Amino acid sequence: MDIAKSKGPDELLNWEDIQKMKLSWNVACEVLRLAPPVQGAFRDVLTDFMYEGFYIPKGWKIYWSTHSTHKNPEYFSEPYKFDPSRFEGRGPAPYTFVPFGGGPRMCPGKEYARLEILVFMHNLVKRFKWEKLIPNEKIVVNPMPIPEKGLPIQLFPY
Ligand code: HEM
Repeated sequence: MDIAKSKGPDELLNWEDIQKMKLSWNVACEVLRLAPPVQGAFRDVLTDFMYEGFYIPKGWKIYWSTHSTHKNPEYFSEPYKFDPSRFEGRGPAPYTFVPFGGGPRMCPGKEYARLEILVFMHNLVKRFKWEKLIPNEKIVVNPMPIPEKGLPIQLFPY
């Protein structure tokens, strides 16, 4: 809200504002942790290797899971609790928070997605209060998690 208050009615966000929106991004990251849009992805195994006592041979197709990594209590205490403060300071250990994947095939749209999410959050919070019309709307995975009825809300302009 500090940034929203510092702006005139039609004044747009600039790059410095976006860099300051750390709390908003921590909130967005916690949402991406709890409900990652991409559930995981496949990889071809290029060389034989051992993992947790299992032999994984070259040529296998394996799947890395965003969802199960994000819910692992070894990396995220009380993994089902919504807690944006997890992302303060140094944040989660490398390769434990992977909504955009990791390594050389990591999502190239990550920074663009961050920009879009923050601009959307800013404009929504600044201009409206809202109420969900279906309080406990079911989430369906198809293949991305989305509210079953499209999240109808009522907007109340300030
Ligand atoms: C919240 C939004 C987004 C999420 C959660 C997301 C997530 C992901 C994930 C998990 C991957 C697979 C990474 C891997 O295999 O290691 C991926 C790949 C990719 N994403 Fe995104 N993405 C998002 C937005 C975008 C946007 C906005 C664009 C383009 C403007 C984009 C373009 C791509 C492309 C081209 C790939 C394939 C990269 C490759 O295989 O080398 N994504 N994304």
